Amino acid sequence: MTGDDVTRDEVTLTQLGLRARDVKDAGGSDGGGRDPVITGLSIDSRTVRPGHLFAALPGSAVHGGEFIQYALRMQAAAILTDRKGAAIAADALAGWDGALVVAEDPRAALAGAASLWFRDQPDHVVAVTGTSGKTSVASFARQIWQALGHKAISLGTMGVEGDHHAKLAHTTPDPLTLHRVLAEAVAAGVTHAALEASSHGLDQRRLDGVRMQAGAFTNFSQDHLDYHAGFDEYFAAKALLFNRVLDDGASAIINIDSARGRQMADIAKDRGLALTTVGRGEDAMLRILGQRYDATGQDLRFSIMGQAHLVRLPLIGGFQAENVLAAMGLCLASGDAAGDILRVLPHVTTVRGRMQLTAQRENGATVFVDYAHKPGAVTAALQSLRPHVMGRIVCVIGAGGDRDRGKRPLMGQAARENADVVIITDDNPRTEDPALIRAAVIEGAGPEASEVPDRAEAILRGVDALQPGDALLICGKGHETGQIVGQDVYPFDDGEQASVAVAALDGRI
Ligand SMILES: CC(=O)N[C@H]1[C@@H](OP(=O)(O)OP(=O)(O)OC[C@H]2O[C@@H](n3ccc(=O)[nH]c3=O)[C@H](O)[C@@H]2O)O[C@H](CO)[C@@H](O)[C@@H]1O[C@H](C)C(=O)N[C@@H](C)C(=O)N[C@H](CCC(=O)O)C(=O)O
Ligand SMILES: Nc1ncnc2c1ncn2[C@@H]1O[C@H](COP(=O)(O)OP(=O)(O)OP(=O)(O)O)[C@@H](O)[C@H]1O
Ligand SMILES: N[C@H](CCC[C@H](N)C(=O)O)C(=O)O
Repeated sequence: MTGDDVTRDEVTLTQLGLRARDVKDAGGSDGGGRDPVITGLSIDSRTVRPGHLFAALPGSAVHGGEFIQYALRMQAAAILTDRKGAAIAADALAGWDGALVVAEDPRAALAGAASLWFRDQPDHVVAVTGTSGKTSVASFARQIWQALGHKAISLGTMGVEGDHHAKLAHTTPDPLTLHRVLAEAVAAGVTHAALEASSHGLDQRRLDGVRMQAGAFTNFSQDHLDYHAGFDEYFAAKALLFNRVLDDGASAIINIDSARGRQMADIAKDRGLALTTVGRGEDAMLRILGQRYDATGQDLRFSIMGQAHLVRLPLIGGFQAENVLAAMGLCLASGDAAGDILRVLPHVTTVRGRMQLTAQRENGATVFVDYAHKPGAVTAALQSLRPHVMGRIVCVIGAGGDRDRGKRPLMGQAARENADVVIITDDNPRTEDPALIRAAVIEGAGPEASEVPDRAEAILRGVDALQPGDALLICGKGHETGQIVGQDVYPFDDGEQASVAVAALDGRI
C-alpha cells in the first residue's frame, strides 16, 4: 500500500502536517527540524522505496516499529511512529540522519498526511455505519445520485462501484488506499461518494482526514466481538463516526427504532450535528408508515417530515425500506431536493447478494442469496422474507472461521426460530476446523437441522426440498465469489450454484 504512484512535486514532511522532533529521549536520533522531501507514503515496510515516509503503526499482531530497520535499508526519508515504535527501533535509528516523527497517535497523523498527499476528494462525501445495512445504504445512495445525473461511487465491501471502479481488500480501506481511491475517483469526474465505515475502520482511524457532509447509522447487534472487548466498545467505535470523523456542522441520519439508535442520536445532538431521524415510530422524520409485500418487491408508504408518499420498490425484505430511507437522508444532506429523490426512488435495484432472487424452479419456488453472516442479520433476513413467500422457507447456513466465535450458535438459533427447514454447511472455514464451526452452529440450530458439509451439495439439497410456494434463502456469502479454506480461495458463487442446482433438478442439464 503506497502513495508512490502519484507524482508530487517537492512535498516536504511539514507540508504533510508532520514535524520531525528531537527524540533522543525516545531512542531516536536528533532529527529536530528536519524537513525532507517525501516521495511516497507507505504503511508496509515491504513497499518502502527511497524517499518514502514509512508509518510504523502499532498493530494487533506486531508493532510496525519492528520493521523500521527494513524501511531504513530501503532509504526511507522519514519514519512516523509512536514512542513504543521508536523505542523498539532505537538501535536502527541511532545515528540515522532522516526525520523521525513520534506521534501520540500515528494512525491519526498518517490519515492526515494521506489526505494532504492525495489532496482531491469528491465534493460530496457521506459515510454509513451500523452492524447491518452499510453496503445496501451506500449502494442505494449511489444509485439515487446516479439517477439524478451526478457522477457517484459507493465504496466498501463490494469494492468501489459506480462511476469509478476499484477492488478493495477491506470494507473501509487503510487511509493510503482510501485517499488514493478518492483522488482517482475525482480524476474520473466523480463528485459524490458514499463510504462504508466499519467499526475496525473507525477504531483504526482509517477514515480520518476525509471531509464528510453526512453520516448514517442503521442498527446495532452482535458482531466482531473477537476484535472489540464488548458490546459497549463495539458501539463506541461506531459512535466515532458522529463524535469525531464527521465535519462540524455535518448531518447525522440515524435510525432510532432501537435504544442504541436513540443513544447514537443523542451523541450526534451533543456534537451539534444536524439530525434527521429514520424509523417506524411517530417521532421519525423519515418514517415508514406501512409496507405491502409480494413476490417481486414491496409497496412502501412513508413520510418525509409528516408528508406521506407511496413508492414501489423492487426490493425483497422489510428492512430494505429502512436502508432506502437512510440513503434518502444522506442524499438530502448532500444537497438534493426531496422531490427529485422521490422521482428516482422507484429505480433503485437490488444490491448484489442482498436478498437477491437468483433462481426459480419450474414449480415456481424461488431461491435467494443473502449476506447475513451475523445473528441479527439472519433473523432480519428470514423474518423479512416470510411475507413475500406463500409456502415454507428453507435455509442453508454456516459461519465463517477466524471470526467472532460467540455468534455461531446464535446464528444457528436464528435459523431454527425463523426457517422451516435448516441445512448447516460450511461458509469460509479459513484456518479453523470446519467440523467444529458447524458443530457450534448446530448447537443453536438444534437436532432437526441437517448437516451437509459441502456447500454445493447443501445448496442442491436445499433446492431439492423446494415445493411450490416455497423459498430457499442461502445465507452468509452474498456477493462473494470464493470460498476460503485454509489460506486458499476456491471459486464459489452461491447464486451460480443455485442456478446449476435448479437446472440439474429440473432436467435442463
Ligand atoms: C485487525 C485488523 O483490522 N488488522 C488490520 C491492521 O493490521 P494490524 O495493524 O493489526 O497489522 P499487524 O499485522 O499487527 O502489523 C502491524 C504493522 O506492521 C506492518 N508490517 C507488517 C509486516 C511487515 O513485514 N512489514 C510491516 O511494515 C503492517 O503494515 C502494520 O502496519 O491494519 C492492516 C493495514 O491496514 C490491515 O490489513 C489489517 O486488517 C486485517 C488483515 C483484517 O482482517 N481486518 C479485518 C478484520 C477488517 O478490518 N475488517 C473490517 C470490517 C469488515 C466488516 O464490517 O465486516 C473492514 O473494514 O474490512
Ligand atoms: N437494515 C437492516 N436491518 C437488518 N438486517 C439488515 C439490514 N440491512 C441488511 N441486513 C442484513 O445484513 C446483510 C448484509 O447487508 P449489507 O451488506 O448491506 O450490510 P453491511 O453492514 O455492509 O454488512 P457487513 O458489515 O457484513 O459487510 C444483508 O444481506 C441482510 O441479511
Ligand atoms: N467482513 C466480514 C465478512 C464475513 C463474510 C462471511 N462469509 C464470513 O466469512 O464469515 C468479515 O470478514 O468478518
